[in-house]
Amino acid sequence: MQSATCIRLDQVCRTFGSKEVIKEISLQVGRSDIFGLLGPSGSGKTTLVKMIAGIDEATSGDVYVLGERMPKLSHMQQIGYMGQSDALYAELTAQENLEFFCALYGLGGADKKRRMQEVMELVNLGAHMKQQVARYSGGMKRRLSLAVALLHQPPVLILDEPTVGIDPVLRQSIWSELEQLSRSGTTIVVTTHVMDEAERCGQLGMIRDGTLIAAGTPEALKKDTGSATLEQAFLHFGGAAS
Ligand SMILES: Nc1ncnc2c1ncn2[C@@H]1O[C@H](COP(=O)(O)OP(=O)(O)OP(=O)(O)O)[C@@H](O)[C@H]1O
Repeated sequence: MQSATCIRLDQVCRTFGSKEVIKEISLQVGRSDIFGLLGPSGSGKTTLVKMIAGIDEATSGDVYVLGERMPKLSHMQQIGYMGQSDALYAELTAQENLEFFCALYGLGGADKKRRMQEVMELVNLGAHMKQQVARYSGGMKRRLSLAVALLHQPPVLILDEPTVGIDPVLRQSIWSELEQLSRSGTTIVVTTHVMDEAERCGQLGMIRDGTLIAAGTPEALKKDTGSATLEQAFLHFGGAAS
């Protein structure tokens, strides 16, 4: 049985000045799916996920998340977003950053403390709660950003290259957690360049020059093109090496 739709894009276009960056993309993401967006640098992945997260608006076409047309301010509570640049307060400690986002999401009391500890353990930063973020390494900041996105347990998670700068061991444990979240009902959209991460997605959309060149399960995309790897399948559909 096909899962209910969580995210729907109908002929979405985004232009910057005269430059058409997203060209009539239509796609659907089922509830509790992990949907990966795969494409080379500059192909439009970030632009697309920002519109899904409601941070940017389509020039034309429609984006729906859980039945609501985006962007919609009151719907932001439903979405956890982790962008490529870390939206953290460097002068504050990790704990103070998390407390700020808890306040934003209306998390309080015992729940708040437990959840803050949980997400920090998850990204392996449990011992660095009281450290100032300015003293964090790049990879630690990425991990803290991921912790922030997970904090309020949103039904929809949008992650823009969440594992860049994160070591392979932690990358595996983050992916295991994403799979666990998906099993418990969270819908996840994740952008990646990394083929082994793309393999772990339930559904994949391949993007090149702002166009969705193929979509389907990793297995179907390989099978349909007679490819042994997703990289070969991507090239078959007309993608540049990612
Ligand atoms: N605010 C903007 N103004 C003008 N052009 C933009 C803007 N944002 C993105 N672009 C352009 O849109 C295109 C797609 O960019 P985008 O960041 O979405 O690609 P991407 O696939 O996420 O790349 P990467 O994998 O390197 O993050 C690029 O050519 C970029 O220069």
